[in-house]
Amino acid sequence: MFICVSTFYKVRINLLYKTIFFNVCDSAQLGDPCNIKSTQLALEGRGNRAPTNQDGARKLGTEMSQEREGKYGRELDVAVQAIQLACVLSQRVQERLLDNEEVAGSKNDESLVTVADWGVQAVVTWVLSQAFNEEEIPMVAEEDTRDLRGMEGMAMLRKVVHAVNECLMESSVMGIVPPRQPLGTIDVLKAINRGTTKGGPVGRHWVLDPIDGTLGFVRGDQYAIALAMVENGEVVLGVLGCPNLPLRSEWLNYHHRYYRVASKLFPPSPGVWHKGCVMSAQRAGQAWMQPMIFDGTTFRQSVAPQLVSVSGIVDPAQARFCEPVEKSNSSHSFTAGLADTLGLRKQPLRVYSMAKYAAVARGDAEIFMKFARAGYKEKIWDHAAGVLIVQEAGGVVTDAGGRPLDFSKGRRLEGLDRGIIACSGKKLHSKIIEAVDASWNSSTL
Ligand SMILES: Nc1ncnc2c1ncn2[C@@H]1O[C@H](COP(=O)(O)O)[C@@H](OP(=O)(O)O)[C@H]1O
Ligand SMILES: [Mg+2]
Repeated sequence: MFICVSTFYKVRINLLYKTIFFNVCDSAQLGDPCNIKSTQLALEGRGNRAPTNQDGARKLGTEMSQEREGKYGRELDVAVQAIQLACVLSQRVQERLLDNEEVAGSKNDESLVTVADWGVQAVVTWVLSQAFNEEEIPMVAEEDTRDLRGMEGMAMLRKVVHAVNECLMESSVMGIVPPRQPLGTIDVLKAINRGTTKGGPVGRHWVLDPIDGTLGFVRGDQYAIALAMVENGEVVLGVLGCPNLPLRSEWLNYHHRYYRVASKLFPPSPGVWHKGCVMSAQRAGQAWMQPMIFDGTTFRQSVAPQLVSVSGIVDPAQARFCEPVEKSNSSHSFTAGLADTLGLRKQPLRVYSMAKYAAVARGDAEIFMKFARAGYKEKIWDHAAGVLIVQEAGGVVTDAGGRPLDFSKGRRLEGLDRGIIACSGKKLHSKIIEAVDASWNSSTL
């Protein structure tokens, strides 16, 4: 009893300390919290207003879409717009879930699902179809409409259609022309169903995880919206929307709930970019980061994306590794053994979703490792965008045998050797591969 009470107070005091710390940091110059090359971080005096007219709103999107060059520049622009818009939907749904105005459902396979999983898939597919004038955008995506059928699915479907239309009506803020009239139920179902493409080694297709880390999403923690384009089996473009990713990496140690409490108690100065980003990259290009246009309550003006790069740390004692929160998704005991062998002294950062790839790409952590149980087949939408962003930020991503991940085999990452290792540099990476080889046979995996 005494232990429980004292632990409770310790947590409270810790939280209070963090809260004060957060407030002090935020009211100060933001500096360079995450290895961003350009330093235009604070957005004070730059909007923070709800758009009042469509012309003004369109201008925001136009500025945003003038940034990219390169072979996939146009596709990247559209993909970033689609993700910015999808993040409006997801942030609203997450707030409703946390305020108990909405509840998560479960799919036939008993995995969690929310209005946002289907809603984001519909919104992103709709935006891509409009931009590229293609009725049938080839899309490999996580969701389908099976669980929206029949009487059981009807209530959820109604909510999805509502969320999609609510979101699309605001699309002009992102420079996207909204639909002339609200989408009907059939339009929404069709948009979601486009995600059933098989993928494979030939031609172009998009790859989407509408809400990656659904468990984190439902718990009010980290999640990501991940969109990639695969051309002839290679990922050539990737965009990751991470609405809750704090700009200060030390906050990744805590559940986002604390961050929400802290920022409610001591709201950061208006317009200051303190959390949420969209990261993007194209092959043979660079990796970029920009703030969310919608920060959960207000829209702000878009700013030019900034280059990001991986950390330069090579000493394992200084390096930080991240891994899934759920030990059922990746063996914590195996990575703890590896950390010991490698001399990684820092506590692992346990983060939901592909936000872990974002953390490595922008230098918050040096390593991301995932070792799923034997027999689990990784899906391409859980990795495509994140892998490219880490690579273009200067990092290395392979399976545990040191081979590149193969996105050419359809919806799953076939032939994956043991696990996935994303790393800021080759030296750390090869040390990890050696350590995996040395300890694999004695592991229970
Ligand atoms: N048993 C398992 N082993 C490994 N990964 C799993 C898993 N079950 C689900 N996943 C994947 O892990 C993702 C979450 O990653 P993380 O654990 O890093 O937050 C899930 O994405 P979704 O939430 O999109 O379904 C899902 O694809
Ligand atoms: Mg996922």
